[in-house]
Amino acid sequence: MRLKTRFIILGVIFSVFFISFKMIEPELEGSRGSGHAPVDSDDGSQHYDGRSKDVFSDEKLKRSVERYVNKYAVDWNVTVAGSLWNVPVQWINAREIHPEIAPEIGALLHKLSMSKIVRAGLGHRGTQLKMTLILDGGQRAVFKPKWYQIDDIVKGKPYDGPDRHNGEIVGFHLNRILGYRRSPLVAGRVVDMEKEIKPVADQSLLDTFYVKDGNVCFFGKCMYCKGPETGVCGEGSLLEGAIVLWLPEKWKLKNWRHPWGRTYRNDIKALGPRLMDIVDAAVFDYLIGNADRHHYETFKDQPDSIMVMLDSAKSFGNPYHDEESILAPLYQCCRLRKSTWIRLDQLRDGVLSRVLRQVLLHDPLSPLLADAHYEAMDRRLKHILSIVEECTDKDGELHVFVQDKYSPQYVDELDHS
Ligand SMILES: Nc1ncnc2c1ncn2[C@@H]1O[C@H](COP(=O)(O)OP(=O)(O)OP(=O)(O)O)[C@@H](O)[C@H]1O
Ligand SMILES: [Mn+2]
Repeated sequence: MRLKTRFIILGVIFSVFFISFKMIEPELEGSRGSGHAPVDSDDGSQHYDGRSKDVFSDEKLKRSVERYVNKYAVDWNVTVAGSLWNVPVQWINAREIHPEIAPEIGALLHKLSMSKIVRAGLGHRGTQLKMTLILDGGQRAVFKPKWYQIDDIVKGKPYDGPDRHNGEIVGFHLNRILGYRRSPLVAGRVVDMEKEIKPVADQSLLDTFYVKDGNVCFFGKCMYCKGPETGVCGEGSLLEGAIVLWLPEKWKLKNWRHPWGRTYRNDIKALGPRLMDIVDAAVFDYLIGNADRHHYETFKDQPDSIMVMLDSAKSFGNPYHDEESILAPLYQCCRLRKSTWIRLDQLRDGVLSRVLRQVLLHDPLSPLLADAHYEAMDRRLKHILSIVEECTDKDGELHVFVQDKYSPQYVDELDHS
């Protein structure tokens, strides 16, 4: 009898093991099989497990890059009917300078880079050498000349050295990609100083032209413009630079001298959108390495005006230095527009550099940035995200993310995830 009991117990134990094994077997197979097969989840995205992590990130990266490039790469060869120079006048409002996407952006960039120059004069205000150009049809523009090669490294303080013309161009496109639309249109352009400038130059500008080592040079008039020792030279007669569309004349600017920190920190409501605009700008400036926003401008008599993001030229000086102080408005306030956060989050893990590379390909002066600068931007973005995450850990998402009526509107669902 005792032997029989033992057999029964052994049988029960065996059955329990056998049944259990049968129950988990399909699951083991399932997980083995899903190693390469995507599984659709609720949100429509596909997930891959453990081993195939690379497949997951590659696919996701590719899709994000494609979506952004499709949206923000401009077609420089599009033909648009009507008078193009009038278009930006129709576009502008207190909260944006141009729309998110429009065929006229490509057409206008093309026109900026090609239009006949009918008059050239000294630069308007500021410390940096530039020219004021009037283009065929009466459109005003600013020309900021090239001083550096794209892989030159500017040592010293982040605002040292003359302008980086490429920074002005990249800044315009990055501003769009971040969803801000707060910078005037900028294109790269090569000007022939003998043929395009001298014949139409004001005498005051003409007086500052000289020749050095067989190259045509000028020193203009500005705070740091002293004479030939501070001039800029072309290669022969050809000078590259950034050409910036002048804002519509009716939209006057108001200059603010006080830094944000001392004046505005404790009074968010009374300021309307200003504080969040300043945080947006800090994010933008940190990415491009622009530590030179010592003053800023808004539209005069527009209470809800954007902070106009003019002058991104003191950027991309040193790709191996990340200037933490630029981010002070972000890490001291721990507040950021939700819309900006969503953008930044979608551009993480290398999406930003890949999108920018492709968007910038269309510019006549491409390539506009050395590889180290693209790497710097991805690294800086990661740092921004980590600061925001520290903030949400500390204060909670409800406090950190701001959804105000001044946040930009988008034409598609790219930003509603
Ligand atoms: N595209 C534009 N449309 C309208 N106004 C402009 C434009 N670009 C520049 N300005 C005006 O000219 C001023 C000087 O321009 P900018 O800041 O580019 O020059 P800068 O020499 O780099 O000046 P700073 O040394 O102060 O940085 C601006 O503050 C603005 O008032
Ligand atoms: Mn400047």
